Amino acid sequence: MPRFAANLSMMYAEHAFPDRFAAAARDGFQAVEFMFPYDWQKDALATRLQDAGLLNVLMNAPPGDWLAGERGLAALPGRQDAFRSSIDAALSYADAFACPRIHVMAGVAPEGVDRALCLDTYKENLSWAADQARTAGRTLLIEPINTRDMPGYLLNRQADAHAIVSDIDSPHLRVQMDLYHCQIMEGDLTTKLRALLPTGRVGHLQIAGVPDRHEPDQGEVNYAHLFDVIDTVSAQCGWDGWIGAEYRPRYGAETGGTTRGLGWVQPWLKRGS
Ligand SMILES: O=C(O)C(=O)[C@@H](O)CO
Ligand SMILES: [Mg+2]
Repeated sequence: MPRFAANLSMMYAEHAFPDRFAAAARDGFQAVEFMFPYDWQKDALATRLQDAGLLNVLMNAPPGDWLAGERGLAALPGRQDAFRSSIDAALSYADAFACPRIHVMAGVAPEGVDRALCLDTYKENLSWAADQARTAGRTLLIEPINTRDMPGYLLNRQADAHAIVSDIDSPHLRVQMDLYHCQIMEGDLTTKLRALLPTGRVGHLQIAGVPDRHEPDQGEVNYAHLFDVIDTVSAQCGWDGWIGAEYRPRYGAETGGTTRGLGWVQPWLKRGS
C-alpha cells in the first residue's frame, strides 16, 4: 500500500520549520521528508522528530550556495572538495535523524562548461559518495528535475538517471522519481511506473499537482489512478518505498492552511492506521 511522507520544506509553511513536525503528525502522517535542515541544530530537530513520533525518510545534501543560484554540486567540475564536504555534512545530519535516504543534487551547468565533463564529474563524485553512504548505511538518490523550474539543471530524464545508477552499480545509489517533474518533461506516468518500479533502481517517489505544484488532486495528473498503479505494481514486485508529498499547499494560514487541502491523502492515511 502506498505510504506517504509530508515534505516539510513545502507543506506546513504556515508554521516555523521546527513546528512543522508536530503539525504533520497531528494530521496523521507517520513520516516526513525535507530538503535542507542545515540552518538548525541537528539535535534540536531530532528531538522534534522523536517527540512527534515520526520517521524521517528523506533529506537533501547541502546544495552549494542556493541564493547565488547553485542547485547542487555533484556535477560541477572543480568543486569536488565542496561536494565531499557536503556529503560529510549530510551523512552527519542523516545519522542524527536515522534518515535512510539522501538526495544529492547534480547542479546547474556552469556557463561555457562542456556537459560531457560535467557528466564525468557527476559519475566520479557519485561513485565516491555511494561508497561513503555504504559505510554509513545510507542510500543516495539522484532526481531528474524539469527544466522549466530549474533551467540548466543537469539531470532531467528518468532514463538518464537510471543509466547513471546502472553504470555506478552500487546498492547505495538509487533514483528519486518525482512524478511532477516527470509529467512535465516526459509524461506517460503509468507506463513508466510499471516499467521502472520493478527494476529496483527507484528508491523514492514524490508527487505534486501539475502544473502549479499544489495538492495532487489539483491539475492534469490523475493521482488517484497512479496510487492504484503503484499499489498494484508494488504488490507484484515488492517495491516498498515512500511517496513524498512535495507540493505547495493552496491554502494559507488564514484559509485553513495545509490541513485543509489533505483530502487527497485521507483514504490512504486511514487505510494505513
Ligand atoms: O525540487 C524537487 O523536486 C526536489 O525534490 C528537491 O529536493 C530539489 O529541489
Ligand atoms: Mg522532488
